[in-house]
Amino acid sequence: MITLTGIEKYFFPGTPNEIKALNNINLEVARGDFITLIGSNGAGKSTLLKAIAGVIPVDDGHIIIGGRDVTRLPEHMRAMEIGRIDQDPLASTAAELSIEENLAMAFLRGKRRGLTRAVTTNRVKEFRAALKDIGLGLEERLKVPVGTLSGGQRQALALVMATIARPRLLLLDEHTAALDPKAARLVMNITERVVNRHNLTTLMITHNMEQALQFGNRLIMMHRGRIILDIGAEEKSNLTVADLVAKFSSCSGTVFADDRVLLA
Ligand SMILES: Nc1ncnc2c1ncn2[C@@H]1O[C@H](COP(=O)(O)OP(=O)(O)OP(=O)(O)O)[C@@H](O)[C@H]1O
Repeated sequence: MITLTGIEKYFFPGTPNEIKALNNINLEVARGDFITLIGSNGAGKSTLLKAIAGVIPVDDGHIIIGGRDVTRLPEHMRAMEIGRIDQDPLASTAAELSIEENLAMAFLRGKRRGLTRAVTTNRVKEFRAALKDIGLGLEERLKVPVGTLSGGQRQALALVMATIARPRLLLLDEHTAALDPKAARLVMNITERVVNRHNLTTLMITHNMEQALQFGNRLIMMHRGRIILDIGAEEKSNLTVADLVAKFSSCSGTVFADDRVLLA
């Protein structure tokens, strides 16, 4: 489904401040994989997701999505294939637009049509069904401005928005990190439901090691621009957070350092 070969990304190349954010990343992601991505501070996790989405260009290597080499394609030309959510609920949805307008906007992502034509009766039915599925009652509030929703409700809506056009790939960059623990749990449960229902291939960055172990069928750990650990469902299901921290130390040769990491 996705193949990354030899991905390299530098910031400030050729200067004393040069940073090699991605260092020879090679990764095969199968259709339906739900990968949790953890790592030390500045390991390159966000840069990797941004490179896949085309938000930043890479300096070397190839990115193949669904058999197509998208390495040189700009972000908007990958948008139909990829749903993305970052950690900020304010950024992932448009506050002044209604729930249905936000969904219409998401539905038309990457297509050349006006917003007014987007909210047709059939689409509204589809939006209602997708919202009903996440169980927050938002399907009864289609005309409500999104700015009046809570952070958790906005991230749940962002999930529906990111998946309404059935992307090949879902990229989640700490999408529950800005929420209180209860809302974070709710949004994670909704995430799992949406991913399973549509069999979405998913990459999710998290600072919560429990979350990284609990969700998905594969776990990847990064350190200094490299993938240092890649474990499958069976091994993952037998690991504890302490095991994971110990594995990090043995693979990286350093103590796990992440000032935001949640060990439990
Ligand atoms: N736009 C940018 N300009 C310059 N340097 C950047 C930029 N984005 C990231 N970096 C640097 O690249 C490295 C990787 O950053 P990245 O944000 O991908 O790490 P991360 O694993 O997501 O980190 P964290 O978990 O701390 O958010 C870091 O050293 C960071 O400072």
